[in-house]
Amino acid sequence: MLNEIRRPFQYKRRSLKEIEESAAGSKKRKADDFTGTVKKIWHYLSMNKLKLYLVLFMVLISSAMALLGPFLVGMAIDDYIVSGDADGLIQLIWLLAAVYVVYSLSMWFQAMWMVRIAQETVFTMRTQLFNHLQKLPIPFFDKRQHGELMSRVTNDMENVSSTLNSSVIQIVSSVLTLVGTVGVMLYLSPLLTLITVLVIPAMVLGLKWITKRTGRLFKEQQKNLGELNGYIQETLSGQRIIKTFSQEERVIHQFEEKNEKLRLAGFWAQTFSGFIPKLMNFLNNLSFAVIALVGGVLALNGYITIGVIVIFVEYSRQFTRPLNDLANQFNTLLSAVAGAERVFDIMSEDEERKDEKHAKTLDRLEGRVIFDHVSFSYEEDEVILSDLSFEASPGETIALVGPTGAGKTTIINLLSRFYNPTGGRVLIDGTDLTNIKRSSLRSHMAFVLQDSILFQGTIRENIRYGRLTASDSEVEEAARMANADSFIRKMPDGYDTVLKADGEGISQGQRQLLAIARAMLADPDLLILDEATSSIDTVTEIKIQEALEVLMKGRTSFVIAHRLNTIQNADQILVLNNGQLIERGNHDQLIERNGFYADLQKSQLKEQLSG
Ligand SMILES: Nc1ncnc2c1ncn2[C@@H]1O[C@H](COP(=O)(O)OP(=O)(O)OP(=O)(O)O)[C@@H](O)[C@H]1O
Repeated sequence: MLNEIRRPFQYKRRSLKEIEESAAGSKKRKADDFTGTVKKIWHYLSMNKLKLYLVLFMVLISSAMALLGPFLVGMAIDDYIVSGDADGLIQLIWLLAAVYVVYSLSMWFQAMWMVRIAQETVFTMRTQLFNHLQKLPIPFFDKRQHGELMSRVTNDMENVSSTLNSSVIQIVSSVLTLVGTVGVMLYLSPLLTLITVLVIPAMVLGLKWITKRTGRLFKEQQKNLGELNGYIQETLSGQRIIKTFSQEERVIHQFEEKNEKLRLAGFWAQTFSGFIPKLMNFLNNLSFAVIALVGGVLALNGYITIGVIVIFVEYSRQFTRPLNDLANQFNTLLSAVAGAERVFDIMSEDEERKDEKHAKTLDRLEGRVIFDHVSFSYEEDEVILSDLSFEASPGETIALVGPTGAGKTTIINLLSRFYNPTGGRVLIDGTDLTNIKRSSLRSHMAFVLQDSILFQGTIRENIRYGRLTASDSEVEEAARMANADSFIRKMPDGYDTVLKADGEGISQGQRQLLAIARAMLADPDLLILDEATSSIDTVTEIKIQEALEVLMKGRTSFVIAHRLNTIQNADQILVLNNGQLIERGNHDQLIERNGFYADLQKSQLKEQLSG
């Protein structure tokens, strides 16, 4: 193992072909329903219809002005320069200046308005997406990787935003410029037009050859960049583990491998895409030469004027730009639509089912919990809980014990109605959970979980999360009861100390105490405790135990217990194995029974003694 880790790192040089094949395999997701997604984007865009029409109008003006400029130059040559009409020429130059001023203004306005439309559109979409995420049921989040969801809310959204900012205008203006240019050229000289457009097939073929490669390579580059970023993030947050297991060298080697992949993909992507302007330049010059030659011959024979040749030369330049832009924008557009589709996918997910019509609000809970022949499975073909029945009287402490995967958390998931049982009923105070409003049910519950989640903000705000209307003195009282007051007061700013989102700066035990204070403030009728597994120093552990005892007093409490010495006073201990309730009773009864629980107890004792 160690040898493998220490093995000198060797770059795996990959050929261009390998990169292309790998990229083809990891094809960036194209939108499955392109038109449907575009329609949805349009729905959002059309909230700003008036501004959008204004933008399109400005694009129309700027495209018309771009066509008019060269046309006026041609006219100046034919009508005034050749005939020596200085006054006319000056007038025309003024006109030309006006054309370019209008052109610049319209460009400026369209860009400004479009940015505003794009930002407002994405703002609305982002708001709706976030609001929708808050209404989605827990199973949705359990099934998905959070990083991937994050990427949809941030990256995909950003992609849509930047495409709306630039591509919409570019695509419309490119099409208009193309159509306008060809129209005017045909009007002036069909033959020269034919010669000018001859360059198109060469351009299309050349671009196709290049973009086929660059498209794949850019995807590969993005993929490698994503992997590299993910790896960096992982290694930064896992520094402690890396150092304790002395894995630094292996991490560096793996990084180098990923970095090399990115370098190679980036190198080829940039090299190929660098061909595009060179090809365009070459074809432009070629077309210039052909127009000059054929135009010259036509002019000598009196078919066209010198001005027309100048117009054609200018137009032929204008002509290739929109083609090039269209080719480029099309790719961006495709990936933005695919991104938007991923966003809309989430938006079309069903929200947590609305409460049944007759569901009621409970003012106060007594705390009698009954699991009545409950069965449950997360996926169709597996059984997690089968025919589980038990009853908890008000104020009782129920400990759930069993090996990992036995179904302890699942029972809590059912009790808090994050999931519904597939068979049987869960009753609270005699009412089936499905007949109680979810918000009402959860407002009577508080959780103190293994991994107490802290939010970025002051300690005071974090405790107040339990009851937002609590006053400062109530917050402090709760902290006192939770044995948290003394450590909080020792922090640099006391209750106003700002905590980072990851809880950096306070210990695992202190986090637990804060979570207990939070629950204390919430003053719930039903309490769920998921006991911390990580080792906490003895002093803090005693503090936690004391605080929990105060918290649990008079409330029905469910404790997921990992260390059995903490649940000896529980009123009932439910021993689960493979989703079955195999033993129940209090500690003394179960020890006397000398069954599964007693064995667990013995093995933990042995562990403690040997540890
Ligand atoms: N969201 C889920 N989707 C599918 N299966 C799940 C899900 N959550 C848990 N399971 C499966 O259900 C079974 C019971 O899991 P549960 O989390 O209830 O066990 P547990 O007793 O709480 O275990 P632990 O002590 O490790 O927390 C396990 O086999 C687990 O793999």
